[in-house]
Amino acid sequence: MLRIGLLGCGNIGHIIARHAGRFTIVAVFDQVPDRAREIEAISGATAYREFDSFIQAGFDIVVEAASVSAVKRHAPDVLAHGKDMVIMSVGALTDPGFRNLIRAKARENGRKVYIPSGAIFGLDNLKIGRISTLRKLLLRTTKSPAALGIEAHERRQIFAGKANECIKSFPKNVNVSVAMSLAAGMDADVELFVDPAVDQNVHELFIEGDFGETYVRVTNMPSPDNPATSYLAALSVLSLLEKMDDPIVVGT
Ligand SMILES: NC(=O)C1=CN([C@@H]2O[C@H](COP(=O)(O)OP(=O)(O)OC[C@H]3O[C@@H](n4cnc5c(N)ncnc54)[C@H](O)[C@@H]3O)[C@@H](O)[C@H]2O)C=CC1
Ligand SMILES: O=C([O-])CC(=O)C(=O)O
Repeated sequence: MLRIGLLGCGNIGHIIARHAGRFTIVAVFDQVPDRAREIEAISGATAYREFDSFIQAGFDIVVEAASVSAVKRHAPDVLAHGKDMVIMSVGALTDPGFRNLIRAKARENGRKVYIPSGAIFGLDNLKIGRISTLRKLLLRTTKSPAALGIEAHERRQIFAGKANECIKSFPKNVNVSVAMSLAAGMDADVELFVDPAVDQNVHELFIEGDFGETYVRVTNMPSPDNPATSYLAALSVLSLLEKMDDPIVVGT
């Protein structure tokens, strides 16, 4: 059975812990020790107060559900300790220098870094962008004021530009745009809207290229404990963990 170390014990961490059974959570770490202890109580994992002790525990893969800064700080060490890694805070990988470091560390240690589809559909075939021309790659995201942590009395656009810029201002809200960019091999355009009339997280993907064109609209239920994070994002980690044990791989 797959043995997991959980880095980040907030909303997604708790959902993962509630689904343990097909995998085992061996160790947990959070910068807020009480959160790690909550998951220790649910799952029987050991909660560590220091990252350096956590990373030495006996598990195969770190599941990161913490923050962009946590990935920047800890991902190289995770790989150097011979563990695979699932990264939810994909925004950390916008910097090509850091991305190359992670790729080199993973190769050096024979490890893999997995980026789940997260809160969107359609990431699988977006990878054709690396072998065939895409002329349009746009994410239009609409979230509530609570999800974005800003006040708004009417719908308004709060960002228009490239994914690698947007993630700097909204590191908890547009990791999906960076996942799209990494899949397609080109920086996605992002339009971000705040709308007091919505209480769901809406992601619309507009893609055009030599293959033809597509439009995907995902109307996401927010997670119970964090309105910025769609429930689908947590489900997508669970499905990734599940398929790791299956020799038949579905989807590109
Ligand atoms: N790729 C995707 O599609 C999506 C990615 N996300 C990202 O996933 C991550 C987790 O999401 P949630 O569980 O909803 O967030 P959350 O805020 O509920 O939980 C994050 C937990 O990580 C801990 N943490 C943060 N930085 C840390 C550090 N440096 N070291 C140790 N612990 C640290 C926090 O104390 C907190 O307990 C966030 O970065 C979020 O933006 C969320 C939704 C979709
Ligand atoms: O969960 C979502 O809707 C998307 C999200 O927060 C992110 O990509 O960072």
